[in-house]
Amino acid sequence: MQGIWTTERIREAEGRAFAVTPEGELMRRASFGLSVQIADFLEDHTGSVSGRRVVLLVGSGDNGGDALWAGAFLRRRGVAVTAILLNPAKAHAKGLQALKRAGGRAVPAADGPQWIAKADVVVDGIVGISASGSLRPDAARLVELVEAPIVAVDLPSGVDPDTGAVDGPAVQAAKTVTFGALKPVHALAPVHCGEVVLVDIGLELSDPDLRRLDIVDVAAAWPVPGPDDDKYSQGVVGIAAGSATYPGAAVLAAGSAVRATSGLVRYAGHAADVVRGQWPEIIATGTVADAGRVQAWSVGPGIGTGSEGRDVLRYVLGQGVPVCADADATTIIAKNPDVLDARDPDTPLVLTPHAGEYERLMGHKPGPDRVTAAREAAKKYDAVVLLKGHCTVIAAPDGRVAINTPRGAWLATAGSGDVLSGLVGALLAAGLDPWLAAAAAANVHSLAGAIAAQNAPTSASGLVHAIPEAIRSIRSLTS
Ligand SMILES: NC(=O)C1=CN([C@@H]2O[C@H](COP(=O)(O)OP(=O)(O)OC[C@H]3O[C@@H](n4cnc5c(N)ncnc54)[C@H](O)[C@@H]3O)[C@@H](O)[C@H]2O)[C@@H](O)CC1
Ligand SMILES: [K+]
Repeated sequence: MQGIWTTERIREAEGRAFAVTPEGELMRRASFGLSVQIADFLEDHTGSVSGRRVVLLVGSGDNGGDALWAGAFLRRRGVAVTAILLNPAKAHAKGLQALKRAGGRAVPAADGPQWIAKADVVVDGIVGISASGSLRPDAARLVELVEAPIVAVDLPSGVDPDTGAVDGPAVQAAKTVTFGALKPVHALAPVHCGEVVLVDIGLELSDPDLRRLDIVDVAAAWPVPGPDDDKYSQGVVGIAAGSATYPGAAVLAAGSAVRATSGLVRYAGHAADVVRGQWPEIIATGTVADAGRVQAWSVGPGIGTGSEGRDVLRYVLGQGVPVCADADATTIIAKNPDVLDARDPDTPLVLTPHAGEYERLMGHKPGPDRVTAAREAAKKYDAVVLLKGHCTVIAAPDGRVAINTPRGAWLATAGSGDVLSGLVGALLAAGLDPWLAAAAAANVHSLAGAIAAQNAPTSASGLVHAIPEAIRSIRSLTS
């Protein structure tokens, strides 16, 4: 798992590192690594380093200092470097001296446009981890003129470092070079960060605040049958979804569970005939009470929010097995919290709200700080909360948070959530820790979306069919 640390934790670690390293050493490590990455970027995008033109946008703190020092290193490789100083009086003094000594130029913001027009690469050293709010107007005016690709120093300026929120003008980088550790912005604002490269500057950090599953974790977590396994030992998942009028949600959720693992899938609900017709391997019955034993339930898509849906939800919550409650099930919980009385306190629960369902569950919108929002809901409901959005945030009641950074936006299609609920259910039935089950499901879901889409629109059915390919590719990359 990739660890992610809040800016507060980074600052503490930097404080400890400062105390045991010579003055300026951390910035030297950071800016040298940055210069190497900028040179690589120039090479990749223009075919050369020497003779290229780099423009630095320099703010008033150490982020600008990193950019200035990196400019000095790039001068040694024959790059023409011009620093545009947004606040000349506050520019990092030693960095500025170093750049000038190395033959670089520094100009005020008013002279910026002509240099920006000639740049091969623009480096964003406007603001780093001390950022608050979006770009100030003077910086925003210059950034708007940039047509060359941007390499961001530490993070794209204008994006909130701890929440990834953007509420005004912000830098859209092609590459972000960060130092010491990943910060939340790198997982939560992937579109603004572009490619993220981490330069080691020797920070020592303990338990991360957030995590991002990488494919090694997903491959290790995904259930693989052994020689002694049979269809029961790999987990039996029950799907309670769909209705006679809307059987689609049932077909998608149940089909997704079929494709996710080689355990058994039971279906209970009014779409039994349609589900059986689409997936002959599923044992389908009309009611949850007739479904037989399962090791986990996935409940909700298309069950409606009326009394019948409530009864179904109450029944599955009372079975003493893990439950993934999605779609209509979250709305039922929001409107009738007493259904949760049926749940034994030890029964793991996964809730999968989108922003609207979150608002129903919590009485307020998730807001820009989606990590805190998911954590609060996880605490309130003593459940794993998978908050859907461009980046999916998965919070456990014990405080663990995983971020799933998407692979494109094709997943935003009708029925996509039904597929996710089937995946979560199958993994719960296989015995995975509910937080890991939800995070691994989100990961494979987004990969299946990318595979199904291949840069063109896909459908939820396409997603279901791409699940084995997604699992195969994850396993093949790690075995
Ligand atoms: N502290 C360290 O040990 C290291 C810090 N490094 C660099 O230092 C950066 C942090 O530097 P600083 O703490 O000096 O602060 P920043 O450079 O992040 O910000 C400087 C100042 O900009 C102002 N500001 C805040 N939001 C703004 C906005 N939206 N638009 C314009 N100005 C805004 C604030 O007054 C802030 O203090 C890191 O991001 C990293 O790039 C690296 O050199 C590695 C070592
Ligand atoms: K920056």
